[in-house]
Amino acid sequence: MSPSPPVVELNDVSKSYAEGDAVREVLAGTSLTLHAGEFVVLLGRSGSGKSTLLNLISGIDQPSRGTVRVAGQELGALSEHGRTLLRRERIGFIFQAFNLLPTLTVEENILLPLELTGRAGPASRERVRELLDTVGLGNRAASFPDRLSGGEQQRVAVARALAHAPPLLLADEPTGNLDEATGKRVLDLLEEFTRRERVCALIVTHDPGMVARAHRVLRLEAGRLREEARP
Ligand SMILES: Nc1ncnc2c1ncn2[C@@H]1O[C@H](COP(=O)(O)OP(=O)(O)OP(=O)(O)O)[C@@H](O)[C@H]1O
Repeated sequence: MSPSPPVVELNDVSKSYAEGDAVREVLAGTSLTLHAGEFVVLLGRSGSGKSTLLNLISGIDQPSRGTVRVAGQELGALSEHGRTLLRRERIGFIFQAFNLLPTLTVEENILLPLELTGRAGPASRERVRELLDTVGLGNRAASFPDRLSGGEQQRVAVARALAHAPPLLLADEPTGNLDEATGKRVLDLLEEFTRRERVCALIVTHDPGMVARAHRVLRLEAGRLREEARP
């Protein structure tokens, strides 16, 4: 059996934006390989290109140069529709602002990625129930998101991001809106899922707890991505 490809491969990726007559290079020749089961933190000042990098990996945005592969698929070789499908099937997202759908119950929110990938059915409902128990919200399946606290909503968002068992999780400041204790609980869950399901997690954060527990710490600075040495 051939080994599975890296979950993410960036090869000499640059990204520039036109700024009037000038061109602003946000990423300059970035290469990166991420593997299954890695818990990776991405640091960088405001405007350093963190969201740009996540958008290139999820295929929402295209590089000016270089190639991006996710689960062995080169994104530039896919149509827009192909990239949308790959995003739906292979990537889970968590945002700072939770982004749950307010008109769906907690259970329906988590079921959504499974429905979108054509996997609704009894096994999916079982998976949703299991996920709800793991995030400690087994008794809130029928609640609407606005009845939950911020921490509870983010736990639902963690379950939703991982419902369809994607190999890659992208998270943008997932604990940014939470107090320290609640943020730690969300971090515990993220870590548990990453380990249990061998998900590769790439997390933009300033949370020192997350940095301390990461397997790898990447920093974006002046268009360059560098890996920080771990103690
Ligand atoms: N669509 C766009 N058109 C022009 N410039 C853009 C576009 N998207 C991002 N930029 C610029 O690229 C740079 C990097 O932005 P990006 O949002 O990736 O930074 P960030 O590190 O995520 O910042 P923050 O932490 O504040 O969210 C910024 O200078 C921004 O103005």
